[in-house]
Amino acid sequence: MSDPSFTTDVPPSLVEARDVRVSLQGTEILHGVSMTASPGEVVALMGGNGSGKSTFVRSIVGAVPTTSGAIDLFGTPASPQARARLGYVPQRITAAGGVSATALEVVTSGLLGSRERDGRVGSRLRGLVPPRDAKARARAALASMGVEDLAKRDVSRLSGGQQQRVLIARALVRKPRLLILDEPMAGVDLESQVAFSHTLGHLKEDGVGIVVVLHELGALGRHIDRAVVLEHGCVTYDGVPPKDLGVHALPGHDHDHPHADPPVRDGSSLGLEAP
Ligand SMILES: Nc1ncnc2c1ncn2[C@@H]1O[C@H](COP(=O)(O)OP(=O)(O)OP(=O)(O)O)[C@@H](O)[C@H]1O
Repeated sequence: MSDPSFTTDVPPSLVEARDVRVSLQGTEILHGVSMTASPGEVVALMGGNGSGKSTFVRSIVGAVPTTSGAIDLFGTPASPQARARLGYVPQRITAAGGVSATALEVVTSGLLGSRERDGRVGSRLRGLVPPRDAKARARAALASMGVEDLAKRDVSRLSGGQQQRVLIARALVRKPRLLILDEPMAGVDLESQVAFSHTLGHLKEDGVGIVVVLHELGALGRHIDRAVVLEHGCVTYDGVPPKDLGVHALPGHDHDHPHADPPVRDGSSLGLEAP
């Protein structure tokens, strides 16, 4: 990677969440969630519908406030500046936000410095000046997702899966050291999943830390180093991805039988070592 900040001064964890609690509209959704991701590590965040995965990643990126606990990014307490340095692809986002924009413009907007929190990017395009090599970098990011040929297409007219690939390219264009993806494979065909799996492998080699919300390991499975399973806002598993993780991730699974690895409730007890 060409960004010098990418390879120097690497902290032990790119993200470390400790005992994070989040309440929404008076209801506690996360009841003390801990998790870490280190450089070059891919952590799958799994669990049934409504278990709190999106809320947790939204707390990391600052889209929802925490009521207690701590989140460190790049070795320091999370701040808007630190959050601006991570790549984030939210779940079910609108690529164009109702404004006409080409895929190339959407990806280029990822270089503009400001970060939106809800994924609507079109309104942020006007009046901001991207770096001189922005187009080349945006094209390279589109190519890494296998959608360079969509560069001049209006994103609002692309399919859901194509929009998703454009938005992942947008998160990649800044070469973030930490990438957070909320169900990036939803609505993406198998060919594109395989293409993204290759990209993920390269990012790993480059030392990028990746937190990815997934319902199934699927095409990304071979790159997943660790799985963190949430149930009802609590971590019920944090360890190597067991083969039968799909069962463990089901809502209502009672965990009365032995796991492939003992479940832990505190990521700090995993013995994950800083590289
Ligand atoms: N803005 C909100 N206000 C109130 N409750 C919310 C809000 N957003 C989410 N919730 C609730 O928080 C819980 C966790 O939701 P979340 O979207 O984090 O789950 P998830 O694990 O990502 O689910 P899925 O797999 O379906 O995407 C759910 O019960 C949901 O109804």
